[in-house]
Amino acid sequence: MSDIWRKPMLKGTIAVASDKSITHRAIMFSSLAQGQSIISNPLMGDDNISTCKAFQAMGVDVQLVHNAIIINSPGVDGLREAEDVLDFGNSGTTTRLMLGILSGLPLFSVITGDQYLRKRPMMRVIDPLRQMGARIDGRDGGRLLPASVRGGDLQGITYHSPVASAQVKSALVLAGIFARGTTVVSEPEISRDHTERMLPFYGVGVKVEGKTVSVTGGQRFEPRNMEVPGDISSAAFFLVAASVVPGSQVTLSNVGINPTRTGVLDILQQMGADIRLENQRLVCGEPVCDIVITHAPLEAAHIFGEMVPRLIDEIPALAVAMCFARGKSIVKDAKELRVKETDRIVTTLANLKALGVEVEEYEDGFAVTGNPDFQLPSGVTLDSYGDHRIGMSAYLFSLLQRNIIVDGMECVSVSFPNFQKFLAQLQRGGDQ
Ligand SMILES: O=C(O)C1=C[C@@H](OP(=O)(O)O)[C@@H](O)[C@H](O)C1
Ligand SMILES: C=C(OP(=O)(O)O)C(=O)O
Repeated sequence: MSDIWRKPMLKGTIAVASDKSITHRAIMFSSLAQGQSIISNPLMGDDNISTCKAFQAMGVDVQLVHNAIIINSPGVDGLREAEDVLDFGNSGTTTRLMLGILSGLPLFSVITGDQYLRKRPMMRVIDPLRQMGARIDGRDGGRLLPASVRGGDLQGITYHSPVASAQVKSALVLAGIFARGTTVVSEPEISRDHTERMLPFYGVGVKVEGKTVSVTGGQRFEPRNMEVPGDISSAAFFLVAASVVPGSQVTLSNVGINPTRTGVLDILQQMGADIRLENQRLVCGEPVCDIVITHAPLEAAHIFGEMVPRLIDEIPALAVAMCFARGKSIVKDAKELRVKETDRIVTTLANLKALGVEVEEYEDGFAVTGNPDFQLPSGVTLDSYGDHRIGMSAYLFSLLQRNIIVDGMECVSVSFPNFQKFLAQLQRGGDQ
């Protein structure tokens, strides 16, 4: 007998979690400016709290109040050496951007992270920072955390990054603000540009020409009040959920649609998703809108080349959509997935295979053969593998079949503390 059980369609309006990348940068830039800065609607996920704690340890007054972070900083010249090791938890962005900042400050710092972060490659920032004069040491010659930094006395460099990485670009631009001369960073494809957009807002001039960013040393940060939009990376789970659960229509309010981040919208639209952008506006230099998404049949996707950095964190969620799309979807040029919180090629495919989906693994991506009539098996346990984006992606399958359980969902607090609560709310058809 076929299983006709269906969980309820998703209906209603939610404001997804605030943007993690923008919140990190707002905490950092505010802490480097002398005086008071207020960050409204920040993400208070575990990763951002790691960034807050780093500056608290260096003498900045960082207060987390209701839906705001209030920062009173003595400014760059008043920062002091942390008395203990800085623990950046699970956060690659905190680590790489702070490596840039700490390299510029005349302080000694020791940094580490959790079991996942301690496996992630750091040489991509440590090597060019050493070229600028930073004295950085670390496990395995500086390839891995823990690492120590004795900062100050930097010289600007011209550096072409072999990877399209906003974390590499940002680390070097931030170090460049404290260096003599000019620092020029270019990358093979354009990665997210929040650092370049936000620095001028905080009083630091940068020059952007195509894939190259330059900054002149010796500039000062100014305190500012900043409002953080919703995170398109968090919206991605709901875009996919509403597309694949029949009968759904969901509005995601106040989502950031910076063009360096909107690959997920482009690919879903190419797949046939019914997506409408409403009320487009600019908030603190970042484009923002409300997104209305309605269930629609999907076709296979091809993701490769310059598109990849524009949706790198959304690929695990898109892989869920691919399972229900007609035809074979292919992801290429996405080797960076292997060095995230987990190897996201391996962990994404492990969950798909556990459900009986036909997949192929490539060195730099994967293929998924989808089926619009795919009947998920019930009674399957999937795993987050300790990776927030893998956990949230896997959880989407539980919307379509009973008894699909995802182990280790507690890690979603890294980027989306109320993820399951929001999904349950949409299943009840309620607005916030
Ligand atoms: O700069 C940022 O805020 C981020 C950059 C990306 O990493 P890479 O720079 O390693 O591509 C992304 O995956 C991460 O979630 C956040
Ligand atoms: C890769 C991610 O973050 P980070 O690199 O900051 O750990 C992510 O949030 O998907």
